[in-house]
Amino acid sequence: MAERSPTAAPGGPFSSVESTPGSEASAAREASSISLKGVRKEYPGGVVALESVDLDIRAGEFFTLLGPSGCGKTTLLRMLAGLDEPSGGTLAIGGVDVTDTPPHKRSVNTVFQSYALFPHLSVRDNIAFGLKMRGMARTQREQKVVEIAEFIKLGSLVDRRVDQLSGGQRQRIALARALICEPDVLLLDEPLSALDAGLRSQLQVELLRTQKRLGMTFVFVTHDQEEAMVMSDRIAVLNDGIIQQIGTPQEVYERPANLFVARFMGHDNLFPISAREGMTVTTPIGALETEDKSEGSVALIRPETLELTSPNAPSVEPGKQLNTLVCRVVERFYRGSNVEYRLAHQSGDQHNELIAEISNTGERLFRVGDEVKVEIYPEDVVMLSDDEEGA
Ligand SMILES: Nc1ncnc2c1ncn2[C@@H]1O[C@H](COP(=O)(O)OP(=O)(O)OP(=O)(O)O)[C@@H](O)[C@H]1O
Repeated sequence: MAERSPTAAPGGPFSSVESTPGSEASAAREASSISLKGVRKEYPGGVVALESVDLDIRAGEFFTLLGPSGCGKTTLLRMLAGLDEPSGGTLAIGGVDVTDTPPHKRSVNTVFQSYALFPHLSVRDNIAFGLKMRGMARTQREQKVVEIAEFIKLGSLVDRRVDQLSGGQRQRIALARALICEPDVLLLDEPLSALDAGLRSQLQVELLRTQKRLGMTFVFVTHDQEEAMVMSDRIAVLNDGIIQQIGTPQEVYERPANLFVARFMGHDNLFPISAREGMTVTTPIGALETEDKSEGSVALIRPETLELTSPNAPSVEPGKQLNTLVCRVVERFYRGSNVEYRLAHQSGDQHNELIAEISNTGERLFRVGDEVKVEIYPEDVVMLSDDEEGA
């Protein structure tokens, strides 16, 4: 692993001079790929938090571990930090095996949800803490604090006391403190989950911009699928200590690997398939044409792909064979840029619900009680397996 010197001259990644490809900073970042092979964690008492995890995270990637509470996200992060030992398997950073390397010898830093700032120290001293531990001289530490304060736009916050800061400000200080040591890898354990929605989305943007400017590898933990999609280059979805899918946000959302991933990504239009003949599948909302040749026991229809019109309106694409249903609007949720409709569909004595998300183009909205025609393109009927990895 490339240990970067804490006494590096000014002009590092936080100075106002942008690093250029091929520079020392970008070369050092190449040391930040992560590789896990067969990593397993069993806690005393027999709880298996991770089953044989294989994972390759690329240098400079914003990589997110996503999954419900207890799925093993924090355990995985703690093992990358060296705070927990794997019960089996190997872990490499920058191509170097660090399975047995203690935390302080790994070029890794962690930002926790709880900020973990020292209340008795000033903001400046909190930020410079890691540099002091490494023995950097005071004048150099102060120079670094000035650089990072400018980089993360902390302004006058550095002159405050920690107990005078809001939650969002504390989180930015915690980020500054983790970044100042210029680790190859930054681990972030639900760092934004204590913040209110507005501040959270503002810090999401800041965090992402910081990561892209530094080219550092970020491994981010969240249980919020929207946050994962906004932030990540790639996402690993975990359940019960097993990776269910690794992919870009678009892949994981549009082509979930199985029913668990689809539900976790927020999908509701999921219909069991009772029979298939050629490209026609039988579901509780009727026979649907699909263009998906893959095997599957469940049909997924993303809510934004539904086309809604009045029952007598012409097809949205005359000449193309679309799946057509007649439904009734049972609920409407106005969200400004889009509108969500909950639709009831009756087929014999089968009653089903569909959700449609329609972008708000300023046209007349349907009302609760209206009958609507729903058209679905065959390419938007996606086949899913209901088998979970490891189940
Ligand atoms: N020190 C420990 N001893 C025993 N079991 C543990 C320990 N730490 C975690 N576990 C168990 O391991 C599993 C994974 O926990 P982990 O904290 O990694 O999950 P998580 O996905 O980060 O959850 P959350 O989102 O709630 O933080 C859980 O079943 C948990 O109860």
